[in-house]
Amino acid sequence: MIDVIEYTKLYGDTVAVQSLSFRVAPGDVLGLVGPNGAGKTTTLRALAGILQPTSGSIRIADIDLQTDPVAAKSRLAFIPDEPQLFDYLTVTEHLQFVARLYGVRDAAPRIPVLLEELELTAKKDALPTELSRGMKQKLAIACGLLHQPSALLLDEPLTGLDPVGIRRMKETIAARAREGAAVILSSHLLHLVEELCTRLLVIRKGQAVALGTIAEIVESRPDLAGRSLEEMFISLTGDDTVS
Ligand SMILES: Nc1ncnc2c1ncn2[C@@H]1O[C@H](COP(=O)(O)OP(=O)(O)OP(=O)(O)O)[C@@H](O)[C@H]1O
Repeated sequence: MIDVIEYTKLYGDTVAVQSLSFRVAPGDVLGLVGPNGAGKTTTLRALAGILQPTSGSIRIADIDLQTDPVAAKSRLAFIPDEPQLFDYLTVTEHLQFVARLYGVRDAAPRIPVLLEELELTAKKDALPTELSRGMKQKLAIACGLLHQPSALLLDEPLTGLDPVGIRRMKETIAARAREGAAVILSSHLLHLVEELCTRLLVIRKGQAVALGTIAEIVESRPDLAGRSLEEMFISLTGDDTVS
C-alpha cells in the first residue's frame, strides 16, 4: 500500500508538486502521467524517500516514510529512468550486494530465477561497461525486485528495451502486481500505461487533474467519452485545466 497525503514540494520558489493525495492498493498499477515538468519524477523521488517533502506525508506499507525511513524504504523499490550501477560489480555481484543490504535470506536460489526472468543469465559475470543500455535497465530492475518490495516505483521502465524485452518487462511488472505489490509507473508511453495500469493519476503543473480508472475519469468528465487515451491526456493537460 502506498499513501500520499497532501504532499507538497517546493524547489525555492518553484512549486513542483502541490497538495497531492492518492492511494495505491496492493495489486494496483497506478499510471503517473503528465507533460514534461509536471512533477512526476519529483513525486517518485519523494515516494522513494530521496526528497523530503515541504509539507504532507507519505506512508509505504503503513509505515511513515519520514518518521521511520529505514523500515519504509526496506519495503519499496525505486527504479529510476537512468540505471545507477556500480562500475566494479558484475551482474551477479550487484544482486548479491543488494541481497545483503536488504537482508534477503533466500537470495542464492532467487538470483538465478531473476536473471532468467530478465534475460541476463548469459551476462551474469559481466561488468556494467559490458552491458547494453537495455541490459543495464534490466539489471536495475532485477536489483529492485530481489527483496520482493510491497511498493514498486518505476520511472520510464521500458527505455532502451527491445520488443521482446518490452513484452517481458510488462509481464514482470504485471506479475508483481498480481503477487500483491502496489505499483506506480511513470511513463510518456500512453499505450503502455493503458495496457498495464489499473488506475491513472494525471498531473499538470504539480497538481492532480484526474485520478481513477479511465471509466471514473470519463464519468467526471463526460466530454472525454469515446476519446483515445492520447486525446484524453491532451485535453486533461491542456492550458485551460489548471489556473
Ligand atoms: N532539483 C531541482 N531544482 C529546482 N527545480 C527542480 C528540480 N527538479 C525539478 N525541478 C522543477 O520541478 C518541476 C517538476 O519537475 P519533474 O522533474 O518532477 O517533472 P517531470 O514530470 O518528471 O518531467 P519530465 O516528464 O520532463 O521528466 C519542474 O518545474 C522542474 O523544473
